Amino acid sequence: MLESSSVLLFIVFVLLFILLLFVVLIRTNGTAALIWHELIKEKITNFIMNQSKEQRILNFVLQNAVRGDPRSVMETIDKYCSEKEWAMNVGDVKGVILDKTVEEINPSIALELGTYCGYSAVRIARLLKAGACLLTVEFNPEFAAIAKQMIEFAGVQDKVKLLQGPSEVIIPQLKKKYEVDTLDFVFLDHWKDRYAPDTILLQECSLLRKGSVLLADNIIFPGAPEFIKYIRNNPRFQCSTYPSHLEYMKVQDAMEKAVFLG
Ligand SMILES: C[S@@+](CC[C@H](N)C(=O)[O-])C[C@H]1O[C@@H](n2cnc3c(N)ncnc32)[C@H](O)[C@@H]1O
Repeated sequence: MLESSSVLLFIVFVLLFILLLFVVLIRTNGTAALIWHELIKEKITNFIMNQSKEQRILNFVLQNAVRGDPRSVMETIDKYCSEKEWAMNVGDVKGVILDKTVEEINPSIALELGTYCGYSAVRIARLLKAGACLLTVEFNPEFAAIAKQMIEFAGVQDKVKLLQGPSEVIIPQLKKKYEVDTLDFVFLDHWKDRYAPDTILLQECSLLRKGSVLLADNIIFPGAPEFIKYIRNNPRFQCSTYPSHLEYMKVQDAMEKAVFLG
């Protein structure tokens, strides 16, 4: 009897230890955290609620943020994603690096690759001067529809043009179809394997001018090694790195700023 209760106690102890290890792992290891949040927790919640995470984020904003107040929209998204469900917005910490870069450049025309729910589009648009414009590119129609509502709710729709489609298709159309001469600022935040080819495409399409600034998110996690190798070894770009951490997590990350020298 004593022996079987000791075995049971041992099993409970081992299970608790495994659970503790799992919790520590998903808080400190980016890959483990993404597997848990994006592949397990999110799919189960979607199934139970019959609704996507992005729709839940939008609903939370519609119910809790102040219409027409971009800061309130950003803070409400940050609250949801830090307390309830992780999501791939640039977030409040790296968002400050983004803000400072936009304020420093004071762009007339900016491009964002990767809109998702519109968090960073709202963040950038609220800082734009009168008459300035942000073009933001998203290829997922569901995310684009959510972002459109988010941008309108934040009241920045006059400064944002949402272009739905893949970056590799949209970039070559920017001059003729969207009347862009050159871009003052580009925020790269789409799939990481597109950072390098799209940077090359921007140059091939003559969309960069001397002084155009690129800011790339997630250069450590998930990482964009091909882009980093390309940009840091290119005499046409002057690079600087801003260490930070992954949105809403204690996982190391950084942003790369690259000034086009012409
Ligand atoms: C990290 S999220 C963007 C987050 C957003 N910038 C923010 O901070 O709120 C990346 C988004 O890029 C989109 N995406 C990925 N590759 C793309 C491509 N080649 N063209 C257009 N959109 C793309 C994905 O669908 C996803 O919504």
